[in-house]
Amino acid sequence: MSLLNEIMDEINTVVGQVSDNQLNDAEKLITKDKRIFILGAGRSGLMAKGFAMRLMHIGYTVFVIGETITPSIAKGDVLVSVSGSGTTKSVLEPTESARKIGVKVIGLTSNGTSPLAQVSDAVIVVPGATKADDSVKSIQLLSTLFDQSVHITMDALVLKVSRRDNVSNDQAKATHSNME
Ligand SMILES: O=C([C@H](O)CO)[C@H](O)[C@H](O)COP(=O)(O)O
Repeated sequence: MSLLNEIMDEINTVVGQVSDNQLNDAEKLITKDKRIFILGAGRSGLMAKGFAMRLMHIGYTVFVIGETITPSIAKGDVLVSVSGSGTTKSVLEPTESARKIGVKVIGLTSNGTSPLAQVSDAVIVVPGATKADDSVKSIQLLSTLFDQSVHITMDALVLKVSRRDNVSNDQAKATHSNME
């Protein structure tokens, strides 16, 4: 088997274990009357930014935590936190603070019993190998399998939201940056 096929098999196995019910519960929290904030560190943060961009394309008010133009979060907002380990301090601590002030939290993590999973109103478990847990086997480095699988999972989530909201590909295209 080629290396690429081995990687595709790994991704298929992980994404195949993501629960439709968990995706549906997360989808319910993402509505146009809410501001959506996005949080993640390192590569998890990069995957999360891809999700933020697509939410913008389908008409959401979305902010990435850590960007200079991101305002303060408030009660009634939604926070999407992405952490494979579910323990990264720079993700977990702001998520806990946000939850305390009445922000609804969607957590994406590899570990369904992690602190991030426990603090989330809706958790999506994406059980890919991470740097923190070698019980899930992967030929790839560190959290690569989680990163790839969470990217696909968030693409599925945005597709569900766009279908529910009746946003077409052409509408999304019209919102894409015209400054590239
Ligand atoms: O960048 C990362 C590292 O390269 C592991 O693959 C992680 O995404 C970063 O360290 C954040 O970790 P998690 O919060 O556990 O996703």
